[in-house]
Amino acid sequence: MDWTDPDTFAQALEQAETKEKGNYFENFEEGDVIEHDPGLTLTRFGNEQWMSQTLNHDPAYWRTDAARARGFEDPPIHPDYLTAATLGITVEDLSEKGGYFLGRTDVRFPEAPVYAGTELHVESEVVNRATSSSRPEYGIVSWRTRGKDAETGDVLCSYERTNMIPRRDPVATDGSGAAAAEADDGPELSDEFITPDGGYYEDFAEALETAADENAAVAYRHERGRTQDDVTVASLPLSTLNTAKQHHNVDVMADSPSGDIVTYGDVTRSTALGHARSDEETWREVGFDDESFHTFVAVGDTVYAFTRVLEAESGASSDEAGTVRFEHIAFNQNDEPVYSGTRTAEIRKRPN
Ligand SMILES: CC(C)(COP(=O)(O)OP(=O)(O)OC[C@H]1O[C@@H](n2cnc3c(N)ncnc32)[C@H](O)[C@@H]1OP(=O)(O)O)[C@@H](O)C(=O)NCCC(=O)NCCSC(=O)C[C@H](O)C(=O)O
Repeated sequence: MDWTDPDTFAQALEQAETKEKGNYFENFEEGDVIEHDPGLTLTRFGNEQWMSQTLNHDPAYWRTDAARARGFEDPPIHPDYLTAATLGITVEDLSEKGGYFLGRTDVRFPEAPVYAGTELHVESEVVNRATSSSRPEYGIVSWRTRGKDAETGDVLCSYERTNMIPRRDPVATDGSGAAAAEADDGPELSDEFITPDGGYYEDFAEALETAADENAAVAYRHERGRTQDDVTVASLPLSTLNTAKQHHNVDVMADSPSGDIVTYGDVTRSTALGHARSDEETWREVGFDDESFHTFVAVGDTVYAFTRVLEAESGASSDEAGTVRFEHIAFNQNDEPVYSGTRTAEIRKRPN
């Protein structure tokens, strides 16, 4: 019998069992620790590919003289690429089954830079699992993940991430989650928005002082946008070993709510942060909190960024910088927020 005859093969496909990938909600128990099998050597090529496609052009990550002026030995691995690679490695075990990357918090990096050639090993612990009150076919799982230097065991990047994960057995729901969300209108916007004059620490601190006097907010938008294409949607996540079908399987995604492959959350976020960093003198990334992904970004969508400055404090790990806390909102061509999160970064002080 010719198994490639179309009718025979259609019957064979129907009879065959699929060897499934990924884990359902029911496979996760609080306290489980998962050592992820994939590992990744952080290379200068991988770093530059990520940084160039997301418009992150801080010279210290590209040029040796600029790196040395920042106190690095060589251009280091950028924290965005490190974060994306740490998460990418976990997808096969944690989220390949599908579902939505909802958010992440407590993203932290040590002070010491990470250099090309470092091999990354990643582990995750299940820290929470809950039923979704609005979506019976999903549960909500949070993991604490640590990306480590395979040689020294030093933690290079850690965070807590939350995803919706498909249930093997959907449960009944009362829909109370959706109802609760409607109740909160939140505070009103300030009448006046102030834009910092420049990108140094003092520009942010001065703008905040002016805003406090005038009951205004320090908030502004960035001009650049990045339309999503095959490289950002499919290639970048695959370069971090991210096996989520959302980013590279058009066939499966045609039947999903988005109807198409969607951008990896870390690409959306890094692109918006690239726009924001192009208008500041970044010294060092300290951490990120309260990150949320609000809606899908797909091929053809354009990612823009909006920034609100929340706090400024003159102390930092170097006398040459102060510390600023921002809220960044990525939005699309229809002005819909697609990502938001707070970021703490050291920003260079104005040279005398
Ligand atoms: C995912 C959405 C379709 C949800 O929309 P909607 O139903 O309107 O949202 P709710 O706000 O009601 O949230 C649903 C439930 O999820 C809980 N939730 C939401 N955010 C968080 C959070 N940050 N932490 C914890 N829990 C959260 C709510 O409390 C609700 O719970 P319940 O009421 O009990 O049901 C929509 O938000 C959406 O489309 N978001 C975009 C998702 C996205 O595009 N993510 C990035 C791309 S996918 C990706 O990168 C995958 C990645 O590779 C990976 O593998 O992780």
